[in-house]
Amino acid sequence: MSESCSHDCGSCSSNCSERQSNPADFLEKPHEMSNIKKVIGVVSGKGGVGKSLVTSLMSVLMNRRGHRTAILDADITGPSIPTIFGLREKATGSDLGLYPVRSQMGISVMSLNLLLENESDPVVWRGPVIAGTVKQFWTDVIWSDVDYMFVDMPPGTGDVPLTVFQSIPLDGIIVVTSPQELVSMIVSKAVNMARLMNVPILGIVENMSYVECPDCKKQIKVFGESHIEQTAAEYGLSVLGKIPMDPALAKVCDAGAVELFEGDWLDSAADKLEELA
Ligand SMILES: Nc1ncnc2c1ncn2[C@@H]1O[C@H](COP(=O)(O)OP(=O)(O)OP(=O)(O)O)[C@@H](O)[C@H]1O
Repeated sequence: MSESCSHDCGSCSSNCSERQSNPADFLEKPHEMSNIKKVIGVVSGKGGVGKSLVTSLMSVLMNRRGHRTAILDADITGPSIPTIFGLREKATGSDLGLYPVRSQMGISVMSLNLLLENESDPVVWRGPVIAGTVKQFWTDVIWSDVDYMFVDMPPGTGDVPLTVFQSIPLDGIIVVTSPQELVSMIVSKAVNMARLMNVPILGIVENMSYVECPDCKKQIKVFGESHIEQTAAEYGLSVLGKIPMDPALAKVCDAGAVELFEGDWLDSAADKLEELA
């Protein structure tokens, strides 16, 4: 046991004798007025590979298929979901709890940026405070009637993602990689973490996979040949989709209009999620 032990194993990654062994011991109950059917975590090995983009595209796709969809933005220090959806109003609350903000299509979103008075204020909080905020997004927000909730996970495998894994009952995770990453290492870390937490990996999405020539439609592999298929096969996982580097995609994200995106890159990922139900 560490000298600075707070006896809160849920916010600590140390593997000491005090640790409770069953991951289910740390699971938090959602708000009593919440009704959430499936919870999908979207993870990446590091920041900037497109985790928030994949979270957003998946929620839009599932919403287009008629499912009630929500996003819990657990990326507390880099909460980009409200910007991608063009959300300007702040979240509100009552004695009962907090209410998510609805996007134009009706996707429910909770993110720290929907609570901060000034979005550009930096979040200079320590790990346990950040992790506590994510827990509150699960326990204190009234998520009424959600078929699929997507959790934009904090990047990496540190204290905060660990707490999220332990406190929110995930039905599966999607791993987002990009071709320039050390894919095999990232995937093996994600696989080990998911196994430790008893959460199935639904598959891998490769972002920024290629650039499509606007004239001849040839796919140009900017970062060289991808090894995603071999890596996925090595771990018995499936590749759920490959997203190109697409200026139109960047444009709709920057304009807060991700709900207007066009592309079928993640259709098989959406099929897989429907199979879960
Ligand atoms: N395939 C793509 N084509 C064009 N732009 C992209 C693509 N993927 C991501 N981007 C852009 O790259 C930026 C980073 O993407 P995103 O916020 O999804 O990454 P992230 O992994 O969630 O990062 P962080 O962990 O730092 O929040 C965004 O501005 C997004 O619009």
